[in-house]
Amino acid sequence: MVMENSNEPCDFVLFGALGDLSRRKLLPSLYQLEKAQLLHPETSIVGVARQSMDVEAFQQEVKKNIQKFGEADLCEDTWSRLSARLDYVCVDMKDIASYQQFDEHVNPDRTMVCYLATPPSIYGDICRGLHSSNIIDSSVRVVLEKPIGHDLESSNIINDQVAEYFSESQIYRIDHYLGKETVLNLVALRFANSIFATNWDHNCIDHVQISVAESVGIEGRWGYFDDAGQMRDMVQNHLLQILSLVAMEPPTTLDADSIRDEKLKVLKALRPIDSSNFNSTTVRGQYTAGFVKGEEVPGYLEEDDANQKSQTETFVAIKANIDNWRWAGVPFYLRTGKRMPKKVSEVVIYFKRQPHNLFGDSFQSLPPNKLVIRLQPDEGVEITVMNKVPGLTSSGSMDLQKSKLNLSFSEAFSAERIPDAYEKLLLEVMLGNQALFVRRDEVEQAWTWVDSILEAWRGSNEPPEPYQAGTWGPVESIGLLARENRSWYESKIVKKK
Ligand SMILES: NC(=O)C1=CN([C@@H]2O[C@H](COP(=O)(O)OP(=O)(O)OC[C@H]3O[C@@H](n4cnc5c(N)ncnc54)[C@H](OP(=O)(O)O)[C@@H]3O)[C@@H](O)[C@H]2O)C=CC1
Ligand SMILES: O=C1O[C@H](COP(=O)(O)O)[C@@H](O)[C@H](O)[C@H]1O
Repeated sequence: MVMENSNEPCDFVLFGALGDLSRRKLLPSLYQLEKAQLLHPETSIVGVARQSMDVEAFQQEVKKNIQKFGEADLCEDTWSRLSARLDYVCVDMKDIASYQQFDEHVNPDRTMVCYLATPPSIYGDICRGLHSSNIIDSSVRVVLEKPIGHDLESSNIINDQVAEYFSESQIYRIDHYLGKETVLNLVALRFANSIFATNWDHNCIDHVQISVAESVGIEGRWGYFDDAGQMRDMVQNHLLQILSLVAMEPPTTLDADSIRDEKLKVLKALRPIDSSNFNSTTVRGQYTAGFVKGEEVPGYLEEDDANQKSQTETFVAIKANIDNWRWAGVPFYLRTGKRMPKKVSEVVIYFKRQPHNLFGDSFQSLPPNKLVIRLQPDEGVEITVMNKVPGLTSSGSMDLQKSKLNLSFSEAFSAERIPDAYEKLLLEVMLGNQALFVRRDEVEQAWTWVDSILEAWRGSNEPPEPYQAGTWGPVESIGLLARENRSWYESKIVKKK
């Protein structure tokens, strides 16, 4: 968040440059950075993959993918500047000998950023290969994609492999939710506004809901997803990062370690969920065939390449407790799933009810104020408040009505295009700012908490609860809140005119 380093030229080396993430997200983001003139004029972009092709063919491949996944109508000027930066090296990343070729493609006098958009299982091979060709010095930065490992043990193995060659200050672990403007805004909202800063604890807040609903299924990624499940794919990283930002104490400054220290404390304070309490605190589900946005979609077990016996969860709901002073007695309900009715991510803060109702019959009990932070889409912030309905009544009573104070980012900041999370994160790596990247101890703590739940699920031998695609998950998820007289916030996305 603090830009300490100025933008300097670098060699941005993209390992796995022809993979899904590179094609859909990273290359279109580099294009947007070029368009906004945020890349240093001398920065080069070196694609690395095992397919043999020359630079011209790589340029065509990049162009095609930017048009398909980024901007169909390419700006020719931007493209000609971006394509002039592109270079390509064909490497079998497991073959140490092939790393010698890098000499010709990178400049040892400049910062090198190695973005590993590959399966984490080969991060160690890549680091070893780079080391063997004497490329690594203290100025080299390495970017690791998530999820790192499958559990704490495997994540430690991968982190140890990388740590053999890179110090923690050189490692940038991506959680792309930390690059989303609205997630960043959580910090601004909490610490730049006294009305929230002073009301952000168990005295004023009843409970918190964090929902990340996706309408997509697994998008042809059965091999990866079935091994991971929604818990490893979304909760271990994105949801726990959002929860940490919502719950952390004020950091001393906005520098990387101040923020990460505070997030880590939250993760450490999460009450463990294990075989003794998982039944009352977690729900897992798996989608069956149904309709999403009016279209018929297959069930999880009918997806291409599916293993009919899979018990992998595509939906998770959790009641989490943070055992510290600030959050004593305030549950954090987390919910995320594939094939839900719409894509919507929200944090909803439910404030405590008023202790006494002065206003008689117009409301049996006054509804609580809610702060709804819309992370995506229709990014914005909304507060529900009670207002007097203007006008006279024969009895002289005061009629109340629930109203909303709504700040929509697209209306309030209409000139600004909201950048994709990867644009922000790529820029931050180039600037050498680690604040929006996850430190190793955070990853370990998140795995510790998640592993214990996964172990409890495994031990129970129960299959996930079915839910029809296009619904908000299994009914048990409603029960998780209903038994405490609460209910999930029903998001209403306002259609843009
Ligand atoms: N795709 C997504 O939406 C997301 C992905 N991620 C993470 O990003 C990373 C990449 O994922 P994704 O792009 O989906 O994966 P892909 O399998 O689509 O891409 C991986 C790339 O690495 C290359 N590769 C693998 N092994 C070797 C090797 N030995 N030598 C040379 N190249 C190799 C592949 O080449 P080849 O094509 O020849 O096999 C491919 O280009 C993963 O860590 C994933 O967890 C994180 C969030 C979202
Ligand atoms: O990391 C991942 O995130 C996406 C959801 O990201 P979003 O920015 O579209 O909200 C998810 O679909 C994918 O399975 C997961 O690996």
